Amino acid sequence: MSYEREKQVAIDAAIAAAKLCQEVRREIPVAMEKIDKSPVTVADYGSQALICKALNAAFPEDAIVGEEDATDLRSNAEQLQKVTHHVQSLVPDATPEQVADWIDCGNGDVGGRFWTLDPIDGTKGFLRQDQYAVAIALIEDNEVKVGVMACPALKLESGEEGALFVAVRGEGATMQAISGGTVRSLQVVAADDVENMRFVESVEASHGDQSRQNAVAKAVGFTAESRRMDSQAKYGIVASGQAALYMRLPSPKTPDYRENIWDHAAGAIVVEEAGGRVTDMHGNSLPFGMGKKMVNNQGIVVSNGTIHDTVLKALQDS
Ligand SMILES: Nc1ncnc2c1ncn2[C@@H]1O[C@H](COP(=O)(O)OS(=O)(=O)O)[C@@H](OP(=O)(O)O)[C@H]1O
Ligand SMILES: [Mg+2]
Ligand SMILES: [Mg+2]
Ligand SMILES: [Mg+2]
Repeated sequence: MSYEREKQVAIDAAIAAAKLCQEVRREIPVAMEKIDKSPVTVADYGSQALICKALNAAFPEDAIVGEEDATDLRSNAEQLQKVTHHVQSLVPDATPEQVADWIDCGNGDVGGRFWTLDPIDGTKGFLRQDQYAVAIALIEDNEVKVGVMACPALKLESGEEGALFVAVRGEGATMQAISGGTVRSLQVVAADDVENMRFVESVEASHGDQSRQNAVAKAVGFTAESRRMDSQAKYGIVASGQAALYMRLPSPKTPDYRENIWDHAAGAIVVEEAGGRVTDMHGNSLPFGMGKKMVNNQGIVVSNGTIHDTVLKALQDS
């Protein structure tokens, strides 16, 4: 089946959301705290509102599973007003009530055909003025079919800032500037490309196990220092051949943490369609349609494919 319309709606939504996020970031955003103590900003809420509104209008039958919900916002009129103000830059007649309702369109359930979205992946990076991503994915029959990822702060080869990654199952992966222009098809690092045999990992030490990640990379034969980067932009770096590996191993401080589908779905299809491979740390494929959290999987290994089994073996031995 063709996903042309799904792809275009997701691209337009991601670009609109990226604009809102950049606008908020120019004003030095402040973080609010969620129940789990993680940060959320008016941009996370505004981005989710815009994306849910667009997906729901185009595909009213599809459920949407988003990271945020509007419960806290509904009891904080001042914050809701701020979010609405930013949404109005793109939807001039939006009301606070509508904005909260759009955000809550993302409270859908997984199963069958549904969308998952992370309005800002790497909120800590967003707050630090580093990398972040707006990530949207369509899932059907447990598999990601379409993935769109806007990385507003990622530099392209041309020096321009703002990259858009797009993948459709069976049709390959592409990258272009968010502002438009040439669409380049993506290919992971070739087996003999020694220069790009480096790996990427998270900035936040608490989101992984950096000492084990570095030990495994060394065992596999990587000699270069890792590149540390926030958000699913790391998948874009692997898909575009700027690194051969992204490792995310469970942090010893949070061994019970399980990954959310919206933190990986869009990035995973972009890498797979660029010729790479994505599994958990035991080599199992990621079940994107079973639940919001992938409860039976731990650790994420993303590679150019050729080195994948070697990495899994080194991990087992580590
Ligand atoms: N303990 C732990 N282990 C693993 N992952 C965690 C953990 N805590 C949070 N998160 C999730 O990490 C998401 C951001 O991942 P990043 O790779 O961007 O991390 S980092 O910002 O570079 O540190 C971040 O996504 P956002 O909340 O969308 O930013 C979280 O879902
Ligand atoms: Mg978050
Ligand atoms: Mg995230
Ligand atoms: Mg997020």
